Amino acid sequence: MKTSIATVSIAGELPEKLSAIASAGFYGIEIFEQDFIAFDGRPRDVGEMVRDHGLEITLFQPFRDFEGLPEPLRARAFDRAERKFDLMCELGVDLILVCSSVHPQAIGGIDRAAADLRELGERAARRGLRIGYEALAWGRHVNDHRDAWEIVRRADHPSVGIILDSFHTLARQIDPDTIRSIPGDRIAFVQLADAPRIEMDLFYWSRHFRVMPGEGDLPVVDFTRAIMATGYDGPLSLEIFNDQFRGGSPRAIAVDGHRSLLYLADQVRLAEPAVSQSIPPMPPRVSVEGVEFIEFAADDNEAAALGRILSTMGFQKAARHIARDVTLWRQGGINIVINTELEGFAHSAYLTHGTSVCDIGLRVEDANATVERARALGAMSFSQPRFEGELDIPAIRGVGGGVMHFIDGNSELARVWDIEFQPLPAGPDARADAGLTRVDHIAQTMNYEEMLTWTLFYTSIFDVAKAPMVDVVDPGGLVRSQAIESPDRTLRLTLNGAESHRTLAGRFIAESFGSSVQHLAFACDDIFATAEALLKNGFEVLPISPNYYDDLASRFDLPGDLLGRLRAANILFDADERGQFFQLYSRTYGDGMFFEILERRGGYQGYGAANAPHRIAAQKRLLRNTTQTRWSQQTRA
Ligand SMILES: O=C(O)c1ccc(O)c(O)c1
Ligand SMILES: [Mg+2]
Repeated sequence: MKTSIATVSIAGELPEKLSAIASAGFYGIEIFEQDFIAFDGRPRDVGEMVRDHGLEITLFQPFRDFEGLPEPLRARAFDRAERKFDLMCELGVDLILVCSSVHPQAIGGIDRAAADLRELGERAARRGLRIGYEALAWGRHVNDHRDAWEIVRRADHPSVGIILDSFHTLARQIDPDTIRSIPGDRIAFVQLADAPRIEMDLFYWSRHFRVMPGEGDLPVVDFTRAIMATGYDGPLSLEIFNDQFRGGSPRAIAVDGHRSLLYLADQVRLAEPAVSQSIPPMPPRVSVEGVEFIEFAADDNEAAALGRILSTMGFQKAARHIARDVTLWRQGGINIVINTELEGFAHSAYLTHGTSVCDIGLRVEDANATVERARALGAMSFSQPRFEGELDIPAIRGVGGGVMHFIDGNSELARVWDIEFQPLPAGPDARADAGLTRVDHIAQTMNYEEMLTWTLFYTSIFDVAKAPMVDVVDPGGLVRSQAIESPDRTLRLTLNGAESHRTLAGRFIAESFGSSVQHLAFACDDIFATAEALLKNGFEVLPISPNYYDDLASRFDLPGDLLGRLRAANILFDADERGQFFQLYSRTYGDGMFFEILERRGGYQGYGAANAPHRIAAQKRLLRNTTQTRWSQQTRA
């Protein structure tokens, strides 16, 4: 499979774009005329520079407003084309994209357009070049690939083919299966882009909001399946006009792009096995069976403070690692690990981010296959030297440079707690279990620009789906929240994208230098019993404003004394047609991390988004007079 990307998709000057594209593993590039013009090198040198990076130039584009013009505009358009042909010969590219005309004087007429393309094809052929014709969704007379194909068919020239671009077809909701009747050898090139479904002018949507396949809402998989069914075996090329990408990190965007193509191809391979021989196989998307552990990096003081907080939540210090300064805290099915080593990954995470989650352990069906799939999709694997008696637990790097480990039941991995840890007797200061049963969700905070990257990371590697994006209003700005869930919801992640440093989330990113897990939510079966146990354990619950409860009474018809019980225990409430939701919070610690305790009743599957502004306001009230960012300064010894 030949992967390609248009230079417009990536930020930077041409050389910077090329090195990002090359190191992400692409086969080739579509060179955008503007990128070439902006670069002060001769065409021959540009061509050489591209090939020195190990890349092919798969396409030169765009050539606009060509077909169906009256004289003398028509003759001038042909002259213009000849000059582009000169340039292409110097660059070393044989295919040019002609996009359907938006010229106000273009006459229309399918045979006129076909005749123009035939003549252009004839001229191109004389120089060993080829023409690809693409219908822009806003083309004046041609804006549908079915019409573009009819023109190419009537042009009837071996050097003239059609270019199919998923955006133009799917944005207009044209059935991609109409592509299946086009002969594969008449498809000159294929461009791929996705987009979020928003009601918008087609032109504006295309120029500013395209995203990588899988990052948006369009059926790009169906489109690509249809392409493969025709027998087309040329490049699959990303053409992504996106304002955010233009200002983003060239390397990160290139890596995302390559990952999106490989993931797309993998989905096509599975859906159309008969026509996908050129697509290399990889292990299937990983089904996640749950969160096995969460590991914090800390120093001794901070670990003691974190331990105190955990014990007020009902966790027991259960075991100590056989060879490392690592302790295991346990409650219900939740394993929290605190790592205070003075060497290794956790220590460097602590030095960089302060007390923070450095590692997430997931239970999966097959840990080795998980890493194999992640690596096939361009994720970095992770390992560090082991002590005698330690297991080799497969791992990769995840969000914010953190680590993800994978545990499965196929090997000794399932017994890691017995093999690597020695149980501890209950200490004199152990507190009562509070009924926490499992990790409900892990909330990762990141810059808004990184949200697509990590959403694609999770959805391509794991069998998880995106929930609709939610806006969370913080008094300091908006935070976007994207939930990612496995089918049975044993894994729920919420990715929170902050745009302003004045939000609690933005402050967390700034203070912790990009650390990622900002909050952990634990589930219980009886929120009122848990709240009582927490109170007895000395847990400092986040106090919620009385106004919240007055508002709640107006929004929900709450039975009996429920409102009073919620108010007394600082429990927030939400409900939908499927069930009810109860949540309480801790205050924030360190750089702004916190804990949530929740109960889901009935089929409620949300996260209490309506409550988030109240929680944030309450946390900010407590923070107002605090500048301390160490956990140990914020908890009573
Ligand atoms: O927005 C445009 O003008 C434009 C140009 C070339 C393309 O291939 C395309 O899809 C859009
Ligand atoms: Mg295009």
